[in-house]
Order: sequence, then C-alpha cells, then structure tokens
Amino acid sequence: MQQFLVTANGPLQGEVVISGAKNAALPILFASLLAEQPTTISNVPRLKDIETTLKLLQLFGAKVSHEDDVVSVDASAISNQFAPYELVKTMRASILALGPLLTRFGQAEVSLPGGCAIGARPVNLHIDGLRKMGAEITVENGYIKARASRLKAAHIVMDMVSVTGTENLMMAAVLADGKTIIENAAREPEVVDLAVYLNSHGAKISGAGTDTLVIEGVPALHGGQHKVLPDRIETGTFLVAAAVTKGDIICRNAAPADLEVVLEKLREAGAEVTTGEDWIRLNMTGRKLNSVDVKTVPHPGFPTDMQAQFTVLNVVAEGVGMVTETIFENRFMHVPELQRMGARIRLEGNTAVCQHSPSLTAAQVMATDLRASASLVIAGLVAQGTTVVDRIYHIDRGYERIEDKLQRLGAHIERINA
Ligand SMILES: CC(=O)N[C@H]1[C@@H](OP(=O)(O)OP(=O)(O)OC[C@H]2O[C@@H](n3ccc(=O)[nH]c3=O)[C@H](O)[C@@H]2O)O[C@H](CO)[C@@H](O)[C@@H]1O
Ligand SMILES: C=C(OP(=O)(O)O)C(=O)O
Repeated sequence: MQQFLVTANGPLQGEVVISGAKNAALPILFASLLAEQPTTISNVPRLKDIETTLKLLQLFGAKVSHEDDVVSVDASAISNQFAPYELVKTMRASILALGPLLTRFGQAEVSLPGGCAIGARPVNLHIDGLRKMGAEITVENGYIKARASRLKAAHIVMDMVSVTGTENLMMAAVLADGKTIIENAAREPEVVDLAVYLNSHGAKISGAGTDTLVIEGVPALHGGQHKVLPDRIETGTFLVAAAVTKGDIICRNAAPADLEVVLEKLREAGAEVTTGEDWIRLNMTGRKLNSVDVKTVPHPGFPTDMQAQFTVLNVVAEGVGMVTETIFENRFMHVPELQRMGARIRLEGNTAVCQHSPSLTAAQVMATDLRASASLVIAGLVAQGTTVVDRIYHIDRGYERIEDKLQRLGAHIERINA
C-alpha cells in the first residue's frame, strides 16, 4: 500500500502543466466503441481509471495502443459486450460502456459501477432513458442486462441533471433510429467535449452546453481524431494549493473559461487571478486569505468536485466559510480526517461550517475518495509536521503524477511503499 508524506515547505511557486480531463477522456474512450474505423485521442491523462477503461475496451475486442498521452482505438471487430465486476468495481465511468455497446451491437451486460463512495449514486436515469428508447433491461445479480434490435429515438426529460446519464443517453441516441431530444441535460464542459468528439466522427448532435440536446441518429460513425480538453478540476486543485500556501503559480494548458465560478471564488478569497487563452496565474503573495461560502450545483455553478479543496481553503482562511453540498449525500468524508489535523469544521446537515483554524498539525489521515484525498494533500502542505496520507490509490484514479507536479512547484511530498 502506498502513502504520501507531505511536509509544509512555504509557498508553491512556478508553473504546472495541466493534463487532459479524466471526466472527458473516459466517456470519449467509451464512445470510441461506436466508431467502425480507428480513432485517435490525444491529451489523455495517465490515470488508473484510464488504464481500467483501456483494459475493458480490450476485453470487448478493441485493438488499443497507448503511447504518452495518445490512445488509438480500433473498435471495428468487437467480439463481446460483457463488462465484468472485477474491472467495473473501481470506476464509476464504466457505466458508460452500456449506451455505446447497446446501440451498436443490440446487447450489453455491464456490472453496476463503483467509483467514489460519495453517495448512493444510482443509475436509474440511464436505465429509464434507454428503456424509453426501446431497450429491454433487467438488473440481476449486480449486472445490467440490456437488449434492443435497434434503439428508437425518444423525447427524454431527465428528472435530475446527471453528467454520465446525459453522456450515456447521448451516445446511445447517436446510432438510434430518428431524432432524440434530451431535456434537462447536463451542461458540463466534459459533456460538450464528448459531443464534439462524436460530431467529428459523423454524429449529428446539437445543443451541447445547453440543457436541451437534439441528436439525429446516423447509421454508423467513422474514424477520426480528437484532443481531450484540459482538466478543470486538476487546475482548480493546484490553484487552491497555491492559495493556501500563499504561493504564485501559473497553470499551463488550462481552460479558464471552464472554471469561471471557481476563479471568481478564488478572487473573492483574496487571490489575484489573471488568465490568458490557455493559462491561469494565481498570486497570493503578501495577500490575506478570506473564507468564502460555496454551494455545489451542476455546471455552470460551483462544481462538487472542488468542494473538498475549498473546505481546506476555508479552514486556512480568516473568518467562517460555509460549504454546502447539494449533489451528493455523502461527500464530507474528508471532514473527520481534516478534524484530526486540527481543522475546526462543524457539519450541519449538508453544510460544513469551516472556521479559521490557526494551526493545522500533521496526522496520519486516510484518503476516502478522489477529491477528499486531494484536500488532505493540500492540508498537508500547510500543516506543522509531516502528514501521512494513506490509501492514495484514490488520488491516482484522477490526478496524473500529482507528487511530481507539486514537487516542481516546491512542495515536499514523497510517495512511499508502506
Ligand atoms: C466520471 C464522471 O464524469 N464523474 C462525474 C460525474 O459523476 P456522475 O455522472 O456519476 O454524477 P451525476 O451527475 O450522475 O450525479 C448527480 C446526482 O444525480 C444522482 N443520480 C444520477 C444518475 C441517476 O441515474 N440517478 C441519480 O439519482 C446522483 O446520485 C447524484 O446525486 O458528475 C459528478 C457531478 O458533477 C462528478 O462529481 C463526477 O466527478
Ligand atoms: C467523483 C469523481 O469521480 P467518479 O465519478 O469517477 O467517481 C471525481 O472525479 O471527483
């Protein structure tokens, strides 16, 4: 089992290159199952979830090559449509195999997914939408079994905004017979990137980035190329780390437009934030960090995947900051761990009331999910002593070489085999 040892070493300074977005690369890799010719995807981050996805694609019979940040997939000869529990259990996004396999091959059997244990995370919206498109679906022994000779277009109004739910139904609709309309669709940049990928391979999707998607079914997708958009959550995580250490960093290969609300909150917290087309600079030198209230909502609101990092920001900042989580019912697992480091946080329902905690002290803490682990590393950057973060396999699901990137910014962080 690996651990991180993190010791405070003053302000983060320098430049960090942002990787491609995990939550865009994963759906796009599953979308490659729809194409009858080879597809090449670049700016793919090197992450555990990506490795798992590539294994799944190979299991289905796709030919896959992966060099640096470029993945090529040839899904012309898929031989089976079965996604087993052993691979699917670690990764939420594996549910995204369902739509593409079902719509192209008329059948799919996919284990119910794992991923971050931040709530119940049902997949009823995925199943209901596919049923509306004519699929016969049963859920037995932890597996979703779906069949349909050819999916039919439908008018789907989603009960809740769901990112992967929208993505699954959009992918299914691409090869369905007729024009599908998805209302109350997710507007996240990663949904837009998936639509761009699909359209560049022959799909006919309009409305991506709004809450209504219109998808004109086509008989087949062809090959092509795509570059994955930058990871806005990785970017935001480094910016918060710079803010709490009173640092001055530049994130390169970033997408400032996808992070507007987070950048606004960082400015409200007292940071000087400047942006160019593909870079963001955060300068906190000699400035006072103030607490900020945040409430998680679907895009373009404040992202739930930045909530844990802002919880730490509020503990370090002057004042009292309220962090309200409205998307997931169990996304405060970082709070008890931060409390062990001296953080003054009180949970009131779905709000964490974060008080300025004059001195955080190092402790052995346990990563419970991806962004919770990132928040513990950030806390370690300002705590007195050496923080030991356990179970860092969670962080490896979503951050590419986080310790190398932090080290280059001057942080003292080391990966050890415990
Ligand atoms: C791989 C990926 O892209 N993961 C992201 C995706 O997760 P994911 O797509 O799983 O999250 P959703 O947007 O689906 O979840 C939003 C809410 O809807 C609920 N829900 C969802 C589907 C469903 O069928 N029924 C249902 O009730 C969920 O339990 C949750 O309360 O969006 C989340 C919200 O921005 C992010 O935190 C995750 O990082
Ligand atoms: C919750 C997350 O991931 P997943 O949906 O893959 O569990 C995340 O990226 O913060």
